[in-house]
Amino acid sequence: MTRNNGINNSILELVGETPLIKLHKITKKLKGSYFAKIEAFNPGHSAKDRIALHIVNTAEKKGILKKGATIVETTSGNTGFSLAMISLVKGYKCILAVSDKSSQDKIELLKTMGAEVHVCPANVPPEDPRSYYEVAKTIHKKTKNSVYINQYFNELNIEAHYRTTGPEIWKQTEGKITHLVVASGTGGTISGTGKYLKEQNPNIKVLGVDAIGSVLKKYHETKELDLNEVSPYKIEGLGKNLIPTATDFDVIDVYEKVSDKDAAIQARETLKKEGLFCGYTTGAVVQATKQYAALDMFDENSFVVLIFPDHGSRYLNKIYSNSWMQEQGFLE
Ligand SMILES: Cc1ncc(COP(=O)(O)O)c(C=O)c1O
Repeated sequence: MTRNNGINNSILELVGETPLIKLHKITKKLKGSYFAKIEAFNPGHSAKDRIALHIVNTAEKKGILKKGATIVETTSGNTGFSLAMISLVKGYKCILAVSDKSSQDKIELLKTMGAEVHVCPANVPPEDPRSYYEVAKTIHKKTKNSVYINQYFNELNIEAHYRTTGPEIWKQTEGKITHLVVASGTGGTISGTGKYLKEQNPNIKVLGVDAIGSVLKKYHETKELDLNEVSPYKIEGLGKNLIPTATDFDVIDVYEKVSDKDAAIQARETLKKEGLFCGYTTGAVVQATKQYAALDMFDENSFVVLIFPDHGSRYLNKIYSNSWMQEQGFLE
């Protein structure tokens, strides 16, 4: 999408074309240069605008989404916000199955955006009828004229980033990028962006970020789903307890896992040191970058792009609340 500096026809024309900003203080001690792709500049304040718009537009083109239709999705919040926004503009009904790990602010926000929200337990297996996957499937089956976005298993999720985020970064860095660091949830961002960039220059390293308590890193290394890896964690939108087909593991060179505490502290540090007010997974990406640097992944010539997935306003009662941080034992 090319940004129009004159009059835009709707807010949806402002999806994508997010800025790349040089990091100074937070990465000062690391070898190389570091740049953040700020996805909070999307109108829905996260990278999920890109996939939501691409999937809805494609469904319209294919004639699957008809007038008065209902959009159904499972979401940790951000995709829900994007879909709710798009539904308001385009006149669809939006029903969302949300994990109870999502912050109360996010849930209230979705309701304010006109969505019908079903809150489901996070710590049950995906095949459990109470899981948000199963709840969404059931709603889709029961609702006539409905479309299930299915971001974890929809190849259009990868395609959206392949067509937008990847080319944007290539252009913004004038092809100088050597490493890409990306949080992996559905895997759409890392797979689509990484695939595009590696097609331009196969030497670019795609570095994944996973959560302690998620199965992705182990699966990438062994090609086996090890449920012993699964444990509860706080970071929303990072890692998984299943293997999403929206992740192309071949594009990813390596994963690092980060802890809830380190990610929370780094998000707060990124705000303090760079003035960038971003979400919990941004802290995870910064923390993972530091872990990769400690593993000697970078040198003086490294040109590292970090994707910062969403805005900090959604985490005021979590990582940006001193009392929440204290309750978690994250503040010394
Ligand atoms: C805040 C946040 N960060 C990162 C991600 C991961 O992006 P992806 O699903 O493209 O892997 C998500 C996805 O749910 C998210 O909501």
